[in-house]
Amino acid sequence: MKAIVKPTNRLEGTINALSSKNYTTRYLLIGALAEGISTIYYPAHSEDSDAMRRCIRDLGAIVEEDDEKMTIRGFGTHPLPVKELNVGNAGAVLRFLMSIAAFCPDLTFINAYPQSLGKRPHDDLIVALQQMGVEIEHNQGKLPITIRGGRPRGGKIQVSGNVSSQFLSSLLFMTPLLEEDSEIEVLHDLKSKVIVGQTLEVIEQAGIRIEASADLMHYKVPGRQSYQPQKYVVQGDYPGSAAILAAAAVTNSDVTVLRLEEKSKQGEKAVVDVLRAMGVQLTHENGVVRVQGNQRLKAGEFDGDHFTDGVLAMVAAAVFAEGTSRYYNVENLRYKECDRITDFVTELRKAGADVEERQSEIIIHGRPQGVAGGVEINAHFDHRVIMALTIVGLRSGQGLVIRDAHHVAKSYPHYFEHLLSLGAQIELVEE
Ligand SMILES: O=C(O)C1=C[C@@H](OP(=O)(O)O)[C@@H](O)[C@H](O)C1
Ligand SMILES: C=C(OP(=O)(O)O)C(=O)O
Repeated sequence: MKAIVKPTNRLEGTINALSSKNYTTRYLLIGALAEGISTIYYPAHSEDSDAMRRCIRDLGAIVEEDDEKMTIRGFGTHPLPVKELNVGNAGAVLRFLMSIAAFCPDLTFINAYPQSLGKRPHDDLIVALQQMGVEIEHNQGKLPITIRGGRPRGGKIQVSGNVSSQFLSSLLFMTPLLEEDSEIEVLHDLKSKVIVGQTLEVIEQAGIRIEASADLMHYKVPGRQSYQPQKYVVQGDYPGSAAILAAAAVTNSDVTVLRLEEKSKQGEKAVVDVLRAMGVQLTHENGVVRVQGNQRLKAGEFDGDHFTDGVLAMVAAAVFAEGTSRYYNVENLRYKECDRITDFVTELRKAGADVEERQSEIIIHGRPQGVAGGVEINAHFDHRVIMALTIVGLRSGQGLVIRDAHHVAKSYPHYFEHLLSLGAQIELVEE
């Protein structure tokens, strides 16, 4: 599908935030790891959350659903000895399940997206699992990956946090189930640290005890624990909503997004403060964000690691700000669905933006007068690139054509529908 995004002066209306992808994948996983029936209210429906649902079903969980909820009868520490799993293009699903695969005799994660997930590195988790006695065959740290587990050992485990927090989260989900107690030490830096808070939150909701150091670099994990089946309610998704809020910020608008809890542990809730710092008129009360955009934005400098999945949407807004903006500490954007620095900057430049890249930074010289547009954009298989370039297209002279825009469904299948309901001029054409 291609999205033809046309210049749009005004956005107006109210939408319900989509349900959080990251909470949904976590609740599905811990539901599968519990013996008994867990219930998840308002789960996300996206390619990534569907991938987790499909994989836990393949591994033996019984999942039923209606309009409002899913119930899961888990398999505990006894997944079926399946031979193959397809995680689609979902990094978190792959990484979380690589540790669970250590309970299976011989499981291969296939390479279904060679041009996206197939290029992403998983070495740090592979090395950690090998320390636990798990045998792993891999393609230089990339898919396909075969895990020959059986009885993984706890004890002292070291994992690098330099590339992704998902490796640590994966070990935190799995180690409480081991016979031995474990001590996990994070080596180097821990990127996307805030998201580890979501992992610890859901693990605790399922009755598991983990002692974490204040800096989240050391963990004591007692073994022989079991996940309790529980009822979970999925909150609204800040990373996806960040794109709607940014679209409202670059247009003349009066847009309200519901279901965005102020007390959420999602790091991307920081986008509300980023937009405020950029001079956008907005309020955030009782789970409701209201943006009244007037197209005027100020540049700013932000540590993007605190809101990793919201950075691209904020950069898109900064394209129209007065002055030069800088997003720093974002090197790990290079290891996502595409290289979210080089590939993203390339597409922004095509659209007419004045942007520069550094190894771990994106620098934006704002153009309050708008950008030219009138070109075709390559989505690079990346939902967040698609969302961000759509925002830019709304304030371009001649619009933008975004190829392969269906990949938006990785996290936010209703993105275009939501923007259309707010009055965005977008045409969706099957290719
Ligand atoms: O734990 C998670 O669910 C996620 C962690 C983050 O990845 P990194 O830790 O690789 O930055 C984030 O970008 C991703 O969308 C989801
Ligand atoms: C990077 C993302 O997801 P994942 O790492 O799970 O593929 C994302 O949702 O932006």
